[in-house]
Amino acid sequence: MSPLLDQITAPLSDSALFAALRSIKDALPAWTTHPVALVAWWILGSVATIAFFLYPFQYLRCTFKTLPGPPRRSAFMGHALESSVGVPGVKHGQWIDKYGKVVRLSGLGGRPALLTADVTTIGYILQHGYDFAKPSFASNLLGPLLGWGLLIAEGADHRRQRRVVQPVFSPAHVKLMMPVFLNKSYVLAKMWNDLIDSKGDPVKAGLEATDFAAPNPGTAADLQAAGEDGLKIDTLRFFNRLALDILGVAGMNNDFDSLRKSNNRLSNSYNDIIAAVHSMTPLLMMETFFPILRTLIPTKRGKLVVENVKITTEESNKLVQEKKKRIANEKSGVLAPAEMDKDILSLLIRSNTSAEVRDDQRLNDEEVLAQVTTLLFAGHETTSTGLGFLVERLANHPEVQQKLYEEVSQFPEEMPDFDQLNSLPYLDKVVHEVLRVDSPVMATIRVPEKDCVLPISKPIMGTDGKLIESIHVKKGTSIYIEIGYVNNSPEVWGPDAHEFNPDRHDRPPLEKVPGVYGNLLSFLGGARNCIGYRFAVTEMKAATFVLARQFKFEPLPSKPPIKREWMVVQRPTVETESKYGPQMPLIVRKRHVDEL
Ligand code: HEM
Repeated sequence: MSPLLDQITAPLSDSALFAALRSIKDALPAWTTHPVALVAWWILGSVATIAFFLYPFQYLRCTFKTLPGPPRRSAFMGHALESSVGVPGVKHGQWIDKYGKVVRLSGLGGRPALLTADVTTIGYILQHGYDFAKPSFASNLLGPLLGWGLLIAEGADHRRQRRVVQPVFSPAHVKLMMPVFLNKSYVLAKMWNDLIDSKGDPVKAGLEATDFAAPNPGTAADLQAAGEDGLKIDTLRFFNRLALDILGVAGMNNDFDSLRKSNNRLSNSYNDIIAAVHSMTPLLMMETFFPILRTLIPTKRGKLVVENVKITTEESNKLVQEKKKRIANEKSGVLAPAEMDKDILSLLIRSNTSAEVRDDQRLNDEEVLAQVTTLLFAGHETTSTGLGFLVERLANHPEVQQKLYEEVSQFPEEMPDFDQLNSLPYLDKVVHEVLRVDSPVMATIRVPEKDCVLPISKPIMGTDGKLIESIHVKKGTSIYIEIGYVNNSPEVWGPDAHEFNPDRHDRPPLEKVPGVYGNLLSFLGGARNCIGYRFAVTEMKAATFVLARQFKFEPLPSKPPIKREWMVVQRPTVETESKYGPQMPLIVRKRHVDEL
């Protein structure tokens, strides 16, 4: 026991109550009764008590009490627990089906919250992007890891950063990145070929990184089905590294080569930071609401994150300084235009120093650094998960896979340019359809900066029998935007909206969706849409082009139960193998030349 606790409790030490408390305490880990932890518990307890007593007040101040919504189960947690448990978006979808496109909820401490899949309401929020901020817990979680880059900057700061970063993702610049997307995809294809030839033995396949074999090689039925020219492969593991390597080269002209090697200092640190964001623990959850806990309760995980952030900051800072020197040389004519770097970081520094940007609008070094980490974070897991869902859909829809194979295998070039890649209509429809049905980001949250009135597409019957024509919302109310629900809505895509059918994109949708890409909300819309959406779509198309020409994807006969978990991005895991983290295991089979 801590000496402080001993002194406080000494006078009580004979009582039965104290004996009972002592036995409970002895069963707890030592750190939980450390004086610092006691202070933290006291703060948490006080906050919980205040929130509990404020609950009736919170409810009374709600300006949309008559809006239908599910009954409140917990005074303190509101609907927060129910919302986050289970398959991403399912609970919210059920509530929308039952109560309508805009639903009344309550958040932590009973604070009123809204859930919406109404395209009029969402359109309004996205069009007035700067009147609706991201919730503070998002910046509490991501700020210390990524720096204050585009993903979490707000208001004037965001507008200024966006103005500098936007030109970097123009179609002309994404075109320049095509060779990177294709070359890295060919590296992956070679690895799969070598692994299949060596029956899954990474050493025999000549791979330096040995953690590539699927965590479990598969059942007897899987092995038999794989045969001589196939192998059970956890495709997601490869897509994660593919996306990271692409971002390394396209992002900063730095080849992490994490596909082939496992000892790159910078890529390992980025990976650990990303893993830290994705492995949400109860303490981490509390830290996002009460950042002070990070200092009060030091953890091993926290220490590791601090070390990794130090490494990424140091390494990225070196890169930024090198790039700045090179760009100064370009401007002074020492470097010829052909020698100019075309990676995102160089483009960003050029954009930041261009005469078109006013001095007071330029990003400082810290902000430039924050963009680099932000782009790696925002562009990594999202795209790799999208590719994981894509091969899963191909495996389960052989007719789609065959049609795609016919298109990509008949293309005469191995290295199509940007325009050629975009001229393949079926590839376009497949990628579009995967991003619709399996949107990697299923929902987001916005919080109005001032009281506002939200429009709705049609009046809603209130619980008091009166029609609601619009919704008055107080500053600070959390509004959940249901990206996945809107993407799969029969009102937008017809009665078969939940089915995977690339050909649906031959006909116009029934309703307009306020998204930046393809009548979908997958990349959101408005001032804070996904700045990397062209990059992501082109990368997914390039990887699919390369892989679908050389391999066939098949489901495993053992049918491992794949479930989706929600941690910023929805990620597939095998239910019975959750200890291995996200996976998308499939049989990957080599295509034969005469297969058409
Ligand atoms: C399939 C892949 C991707 C999906 C589904 C996706 C989706 C999204 C979504 C939904 C948002 C809005 C989040 C919010 O405001 O709550 C977003 C923002 C963002 N994305 Fe992506 N993204 C993808 C790939 C990328 C890539 C490849 C990059 C960069 C290389 C990127 C960079 C960003 C950045 C910087 C933001 C913040 C933009 C801002 O607030 O101004 N994303 N993304």
